[in-house]
Amino acid sequence: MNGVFQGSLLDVGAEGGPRGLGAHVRRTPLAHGAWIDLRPGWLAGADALFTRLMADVPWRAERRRMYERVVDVPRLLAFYGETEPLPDPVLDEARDLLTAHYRDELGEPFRTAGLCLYRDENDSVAWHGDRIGRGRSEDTMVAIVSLGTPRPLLLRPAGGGGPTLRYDIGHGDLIVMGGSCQRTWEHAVPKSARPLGPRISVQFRPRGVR
Ligand SMILES: O=C(O)CCC(=O)C(=O)O
Ligand SMILES: [Fe+2]
Repeated sequence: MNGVFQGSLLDVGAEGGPRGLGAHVRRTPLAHGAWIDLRPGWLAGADALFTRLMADVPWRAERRRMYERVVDVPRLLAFYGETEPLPDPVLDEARDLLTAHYRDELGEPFRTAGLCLYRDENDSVAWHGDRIGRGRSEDTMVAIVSLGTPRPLLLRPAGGGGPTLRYDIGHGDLIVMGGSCQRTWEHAVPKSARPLGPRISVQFRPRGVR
């Protein structure tokens, strides 16, 4: 693992946990019924949470078949199903606040948490929508909390056409992909040519969305 994330000095000694959502969330409508909500600086105490998750989460390397070959997935993973305890109480708090904020619009709670660890600039996620489950056919939401080194989250309309949008998601920031985003848009976190420290992404999803 290359590099150490330099935490923010302002965060030292901060009470850990999510701040308010409410009026701090900024929505951007995208084409085709998709939207993005942004809440920069959502998590206080993000340095301490980053350190705990690095140490406590049983990060797994995965291999997946790509055409004829089996290749390493270029990031480490952990998945917490709806009956499994989350690895940190701050994540329970974050999930419950997201549910409280979005419940009327989403119609159901956030239930699962997927974690990715991008160890350095060579880790990435290729263009995809979260379409293994209901995201393939239904509007839904995927809420992502980012910790550690900022990385761009890129979005483009599925099937081409239209410019690629770039969101620079930093330490403690929240981004929510909503509406038809998983089926009408694709997202990616590209590799970088510059050396980068580690980033952790926590994705909260409703039941049956993967
Ligand atoms: O790293 C991120 O924030 C995005 C991860 C992602 O798209 C996924 O796990 O489906
Ligand atoms: Fe995704």
